[in-house]
Amino acid sequence: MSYIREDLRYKIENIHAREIIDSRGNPTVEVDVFTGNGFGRSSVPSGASTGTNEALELRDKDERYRGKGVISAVDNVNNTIKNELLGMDVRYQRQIDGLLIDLDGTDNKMNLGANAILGVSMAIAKAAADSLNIPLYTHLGGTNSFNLPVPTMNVLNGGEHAGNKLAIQEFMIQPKEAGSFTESMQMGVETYHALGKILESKYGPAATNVGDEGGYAPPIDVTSDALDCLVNAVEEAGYSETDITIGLDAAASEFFDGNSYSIDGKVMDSSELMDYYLELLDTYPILSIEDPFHEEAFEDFAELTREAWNTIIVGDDLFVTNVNRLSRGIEMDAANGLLLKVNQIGTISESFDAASMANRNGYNVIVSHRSGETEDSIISDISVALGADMIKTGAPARSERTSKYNQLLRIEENLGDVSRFMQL
Ligand SMILES: C=C(OP(=O)(O)O)C(=O)O
Ligand SMILES: [Mg+2]
Repeated sequence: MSYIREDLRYKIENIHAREIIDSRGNPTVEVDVFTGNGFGRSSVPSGASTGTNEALELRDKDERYRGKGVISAVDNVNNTIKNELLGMDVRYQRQIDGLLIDLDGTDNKMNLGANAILGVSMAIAKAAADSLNIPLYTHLGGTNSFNLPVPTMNVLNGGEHAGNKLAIQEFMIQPKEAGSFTESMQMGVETYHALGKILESKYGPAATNVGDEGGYAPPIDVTSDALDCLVNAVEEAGYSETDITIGLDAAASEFFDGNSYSIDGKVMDSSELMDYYLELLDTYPILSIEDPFHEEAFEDFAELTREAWNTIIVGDDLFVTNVNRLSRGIEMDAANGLLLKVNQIGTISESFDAASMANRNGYNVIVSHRSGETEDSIISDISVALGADMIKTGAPARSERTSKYNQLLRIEENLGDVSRFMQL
């Protein structure tokens, strides 16, 4: 760092973490970073259908720490991390992230907690952008930050995110044939409202109650009934099957019991489930399927990727935004899409490493929220900085979701003529 003159404007003067609540009413970590010339605040999301191999979210009441005198994620920021980082220059994201990784010293960030580390990593990025007086997406992505991702909007919730019997967790619409992100959002909200009317007329007024990510959570039991409603909603809104495609997140680890999968009232082995997906792909305009098999089923993922060659097969619990798992997947041709969740790995730099590896190997990158969210919209800036193909951040309703979509509307406005809407 010696080749740049020390500059008090970028020096970390203080770091402070506190506990706040997330969209499910659970505690989470918020971090403030103060420099001589700026300020950054960021808060950490939390999953429900979490992958076994994700970095560890340190919880005060975590069984693994009982009796070991472990302090909370908030205390770890306010003591250990703060003491180490005071006086550093916020422009050095990668050096700071490296220091946080070393300070923790474990593969899954269990000492300090990935939630403590990520809160700091994200707040550092925001403090740097503020101190430099440039947009966050420009700070993170430089001259290449001008692509707006296609939104993949979870308009109908099942699995762990809803109280209905649908095994598949997320039914998403992807308004991809739009001239801009703004137009794409309009297509998405029109379809979301049309879907609400269809569900209400078919299943009664309670069918428009919503799940964890703001999508409707109707009392539907069978996948094809949910997909029929989505197809009808796209038509009702005045769009075609190529204008708006469908994305699924099966989150299949959640309906796998170690031997077989339970879906639509049937028990299937992996080859039956494979045939089931191929039939769905024949019948519906599905562009992407995330986590179609359980989180260790690399071989089954690879077979589906071969069979469904024009479908985006996305690894979420499979890859957990971890370059080691992603490189294993790349070697096996296990997928062609990476779901990128910053809190699965715990720092901005490591998330960017996963995105670079995915890009170099022709994978689509889909930046994603978690089912438990805060009002923080950093993933929107990250999606533009990475030139991500899609952003997945729930329904176009409920403020912890719309904060992300609205930030992308602002970014598109800010970029003006040089902005480009991603072509899938
Ligand atoms: C967003 C998701 O859900 P969660 O945050 O519960 O893992 C997902 O599985 O992609
Ligand atoms: Mg998922």
